[in-house]
Amino acid sequence: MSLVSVDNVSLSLGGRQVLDQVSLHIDTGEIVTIVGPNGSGKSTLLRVIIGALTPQTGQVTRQKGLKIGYVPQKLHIDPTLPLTVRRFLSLPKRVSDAAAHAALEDAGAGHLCQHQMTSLSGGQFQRVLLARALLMEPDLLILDEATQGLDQPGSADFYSQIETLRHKKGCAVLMVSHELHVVMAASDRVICLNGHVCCHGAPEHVASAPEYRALFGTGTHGALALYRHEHHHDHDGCDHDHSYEENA
Ligand SMILES: Nc1ncnc2c1ncn2[C@@H]1O[C@H](COP(=O)(O)OP(=O)(O)OP(=O)(O)O)[C@@H](O)[C@H]1O
Repeated sequence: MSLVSVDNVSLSLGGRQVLDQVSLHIDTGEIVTIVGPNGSGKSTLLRVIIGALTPQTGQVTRQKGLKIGYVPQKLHIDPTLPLTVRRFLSLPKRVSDAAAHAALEDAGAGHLCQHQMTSLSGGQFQRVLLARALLMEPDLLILDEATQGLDQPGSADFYSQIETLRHKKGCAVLMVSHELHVVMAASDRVICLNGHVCCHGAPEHVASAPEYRALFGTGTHGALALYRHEHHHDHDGCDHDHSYEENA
């Protein structure tokens, strides 16, 4: 059974249909990425999956007892409020020092424990949000454009931490991102959303699908191909199809 199944979900907000007959599933341990243009319903779909929004038709089935860790796009913290990372991790529910340290270590932020939240860089802040999500010991980690505002090396580092975590914890990951070439290369499956699911499948399949190219052009496809090409040389014996790279 899947961790989460979304079946024929439709939802209108403010009189506008945002999700149209969307179906998807997320299985144990896989990384699934949702891509799509601005306003295509990606955040709304995540909010339906975590149960913050109820669809008008269709249904969402979560595995019994499923624990979800959610990393939001951003979180506003009052800049005048003195708040250390350690205290932030105990809001709203107190956690032990051992749990807080372990979560920070797993998020690559072990050294930040006594820092002020307001003094963190964008990348450090997102790692602390990731640590907070890990405190849930999630079966499914959901990230909504978690690297917005980070530079490219910062985002690549963040997603490589996510891949490491997926292996260490065995949790599934569902994420939304605009950094198509970085996240797609790290994903097992990609879902291209534009209100409805335009196309889905393995990253290279989606990158060369006409529906995806109509939305994003071929630039990101080229970047993905480049990444895959480098990836191939780093891992001899990998036998994925390179035919699409000829045209990239
Ligand atoms: N509470 C709301 N009331 C009315 N319309 C809303 C509401 N929330 C979202 N929308 C609209 O639904 C559409 C989809 O929004 P959503 O945030 O899900 O898109 P997105 O794909 O995540 O976009 P982005 O890439 O810009 O973050 C947008 O047109 C948005 O204006």
